[in-house]
Amino acid sequence: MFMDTRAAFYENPVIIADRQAWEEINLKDAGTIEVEIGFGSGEYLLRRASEYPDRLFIGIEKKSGLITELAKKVAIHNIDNIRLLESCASNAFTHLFPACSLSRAYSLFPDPWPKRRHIKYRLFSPQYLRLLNNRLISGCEALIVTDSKDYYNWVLKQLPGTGFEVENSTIPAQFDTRFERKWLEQDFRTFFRILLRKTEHIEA
Ligand SMILES: C[S@@+](CC[C@H](N)C(=O)[O-])C[C@H]1O[C@@H](n2cnc3c(N)ncnc32)[C@H](O)[C@@H]1O
Repeated sequence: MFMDTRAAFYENPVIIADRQAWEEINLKDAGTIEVEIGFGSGEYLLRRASEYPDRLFIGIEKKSGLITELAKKVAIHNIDNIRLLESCASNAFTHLFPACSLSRAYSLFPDPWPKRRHIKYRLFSPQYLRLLNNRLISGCEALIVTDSKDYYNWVLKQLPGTGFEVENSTIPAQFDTRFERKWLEQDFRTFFRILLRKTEHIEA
């Protein structure tokens, strides 16, 4: 977390560049907080933030170029309820968010890491799911949407013992993100949705 030290990061009020900027957010008084993990070009985050102006939206992305690109769009659209964090999601969840602080989390088309030797890089391992559970408020939801049936089945297998009730289904395109459009261009029409509802609090 707080990986980029360029002045541009520090000068941009949308970007959470350091611990002080993080603390200024004051999560306790921020009301309803939603987090997008790996927002890419940020289309969904921008839409949700416009739709729900009373909520705070925190976007986590590990590529700094995507952070600066989205920060520009946030300024152009004059949106004041988005903050962006350059971080690996598991570091951010471990070190920044307290237990029971988030109302909703989502990850659209997370990297599926299809090769067997890369499975260790997949998000939504049991350890990460337990952490996500811990940071969500009871009864709140996390949404994962993927184009990869293999990844979908893998995530479903990681769920036992993570404190979530699951609703899974296939869905048509509906998020209009860069990766969804990419798959549509390649004639993918069916995507896989996993909706997790926190039913039991897990210590993590
Ligand atoms: C396949 S892209 C999907 C982007 C976007 N959600 C979309 O639908 O177009 C996955 C994104 O997740 C980001 N990402 C991958 N692993 C991450 C992690 N551990 N923490 C934060 N972001 C991550 C990547 O940099 C990339 O932008």
